[in-house]
Amino acid sequence: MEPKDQQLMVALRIRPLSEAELEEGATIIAHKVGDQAVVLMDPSEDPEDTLRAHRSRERTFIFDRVFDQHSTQEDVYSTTIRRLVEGVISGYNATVFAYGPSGAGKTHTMLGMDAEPGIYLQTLTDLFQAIEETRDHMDYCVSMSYLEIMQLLTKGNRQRTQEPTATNKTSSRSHAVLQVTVCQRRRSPDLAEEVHLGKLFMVDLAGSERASQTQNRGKRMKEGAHINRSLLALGNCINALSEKGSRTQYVNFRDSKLTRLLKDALGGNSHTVMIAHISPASSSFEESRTTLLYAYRAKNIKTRVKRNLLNVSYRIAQYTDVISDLRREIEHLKSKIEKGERNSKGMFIQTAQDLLRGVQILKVHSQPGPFHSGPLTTAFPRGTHVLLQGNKRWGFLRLEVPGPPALNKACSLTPCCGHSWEQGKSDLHMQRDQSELEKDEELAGTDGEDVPEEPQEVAVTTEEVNLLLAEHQKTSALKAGLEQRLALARQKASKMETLLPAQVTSEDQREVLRLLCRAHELEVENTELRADSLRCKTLLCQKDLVIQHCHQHRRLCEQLIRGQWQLMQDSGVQVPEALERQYRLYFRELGEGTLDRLLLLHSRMASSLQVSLTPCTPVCRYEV
Ligand SMILES: Nc1ncnc2c1ncn2[C@@H]1O[C@H](COP(=O)(O)OP(=O)(O)OP(=O)(O)O)[C@@H](O)[C@H]1O
Repeated sequence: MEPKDQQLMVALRIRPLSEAELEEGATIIAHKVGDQAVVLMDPSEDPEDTLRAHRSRERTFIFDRVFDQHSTQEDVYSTTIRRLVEGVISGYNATVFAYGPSGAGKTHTMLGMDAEPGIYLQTLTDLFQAIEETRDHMDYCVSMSYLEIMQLLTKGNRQRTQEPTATNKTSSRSHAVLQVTVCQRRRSPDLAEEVHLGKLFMVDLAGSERASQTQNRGKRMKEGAHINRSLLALGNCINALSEKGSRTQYVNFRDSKLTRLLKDALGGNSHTVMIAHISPASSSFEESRTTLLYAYRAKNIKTRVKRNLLNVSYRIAQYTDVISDLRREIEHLKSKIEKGERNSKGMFIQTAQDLLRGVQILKVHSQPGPFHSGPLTTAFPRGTHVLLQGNKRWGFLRLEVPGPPALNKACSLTPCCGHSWEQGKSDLHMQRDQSELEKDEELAGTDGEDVPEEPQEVAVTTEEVNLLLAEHQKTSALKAGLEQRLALARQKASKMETLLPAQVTSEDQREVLRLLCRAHELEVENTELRADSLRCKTLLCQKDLVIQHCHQHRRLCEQLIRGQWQLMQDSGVQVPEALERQYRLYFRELGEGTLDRLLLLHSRMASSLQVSLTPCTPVCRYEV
C-alpha cells in the first residue's frame, strides 16, 4: 500500500480570560473570526496614532480550526481527534500534541476535569468502543504507556510533576506522553491474514515561558531552561520541516528527547494534529504571537502516512513461536517415551520376545534324543520351576520331567509367563496325559501332585507384566496422538508452501525463510541420527538378552550332560566309543573356557558400542 502525503492539522484554542488576568486589568486581544481565523491585536498600539498605522503588529492567522472560550471539550475533540481513532485501530499512527505557553490551557485540553474530560479520556473511550464494535471478527491487543520527559527521559509517573509558577498555579514542569498501541488481527484461520499495528501518541507539552515573566529562581528556573531548550528544538524542527523542499533538507530531531519522540509525528508516518493554545489576554501578547507564528509554520509540515501492516514477518515470528513450542513438546514427549520405554515398552516387548525365543530354543533342545534316555527324575525332580536368572522379568519355565515309567519320553519345558500362576498350573495339568499322571503318582508314592505355593517372584513378575501392559497402552495412545499432530503439521506445512511464495516479496524475508528451512532440515537430520542410534542401541540390547538367554541355556545343558555322564558312570552303562569321544571333547572345551572368553569379549564390545551410541543432545541449535 502506497504511503500518502498528509498535511499536519493545526488547530488553535483560545482559553477564557482568567480571574488573575481580569484583576490585573488585561483586555482581550485574540479574537476568533469564523471557524478558521484568529485576529491578534497589538495592545501597545494606539488606535488614534495614524502615523504608526503602517507598522501595526495586528495580524490574522488562518488555521484548520479555531476554538475560543465558547468551545467545549467535546467540540475540540470531535473536530480534531475523533476521526483518527478508526485509523489507529486499523493500523495507522496518529499523534496529537498540545503546544503553547504556560497557563494557556494545554493540560485543560488534554486532561480536562471530571466534569469536562479532555482528549485523553474521550479518545480512549472511543477507541475501546470501536474495538468492542468490531470484536466479532477481530482480535485486539492494546497496550499503554505514560511517560514524562524532563531534561531526561524518565519513567512515567503516576502523578505528573506540577509546581506553581507565577503564570500558572498548577504548571506542568515536564512533557507528558500517553502512548497507546493497538494490534488488530482478523479472526480467521486463513494463513494470509493481516495484522495491523496502530500507535497513538497524545502529548501534553510543558509550557514555554520567559524567565523574567515567571520570576522563577533555582530549580524552577533550571527546569524552565530545559523545557525551553526542548521546545526550541521542537521549534527548529518545525521551522526546518515547514521550509519549502524540506524533505531533502536535514532536520535535526536529535537535539532533544522531545523531538526524537515526536520524529514520526512531525516528519514520518503519522496523522498529526497540533493544538496550539493561547491566552486572549493583552498581557500575554508576546507569547501568543510567538505561538501563533510557530503554529502557522507547522501548517506546512507534511507527513507520509502508511498503514502498518504486519503480515509475512509477523507470520514468520508466529511460526517460529509455534515451531519452538512444538520442539519443546517433542522433546518432552521424547523424554516421556524414553522413560516409558525404559520402564515398560522396551521391557515388555523384550521380555515377551525373548521369552518366546527362549521357549522355542528350549523346546528344540528338549526334543527326545539320546540325552533323555536315562532316569532323569533323580537329577531334576518333576515340576521344577526354573527362573531364568539373567533377567528376572523373563519369567519362569517349568521343567516337566516325567517319572521313571516314561523314561524314554521327552522331558518338556513349559513357559508359565503371560499366564497367572493358577492358569499355568491348570495348563500343566491339561498338557499331561492323565494316565501318565496316575502312574507317576503311583510310582512316586504320593497322593497327588505337590502343588507349590505361588512364589514371591511370580507374584512380582505378574504384577510387573500388568504394569508393562498398562504402560504399553499409554505409550500407544501417545504415539497415536503424535501421529495425528504430525499429520496436521504436514497439512499446515503444505498450505504454507503454497501461500508463502506469494507473500514473501523481499530478499530479506526470503533469506530468513531460507535460514528457517535450513535450521529445520538440520534438526530433522539430527533427529534421524538420534533415532538411528537409539535403534542400534535397542538391537544391541536385544542381542545381549539373547546371548544371556543362550548362556542360561548352556548352563542348563551343562548340568544335564554332567548329570547324564555321572549317571552312566555310576550305573556302569556301556558308553559307545563315538559318544565317549564327544563327551571328552565337550569336557575339554569346557575346561579351556573358550566360550566364556568369547562371551566376555562380546559383552565388552557391546558395552563400549553402547556408550558411543548413546544419543546426546544436539551439539548446536539453530535459532533464526
Ligand atoms: N478552555 C478553558 N476553559 C476554562 N478554563 C480553562 C481553559 N483552558 C485553561 N483553563 C484554566 O486555565 C488554567 C491554566 O490551564 P492549564 O493548566 O491547562 O495550562 P497549561 O497550558 O497546561 O499550563 P502549563 O504549561 O504551565 O502546565 C487552569 O486553571 C485551567 O483550568
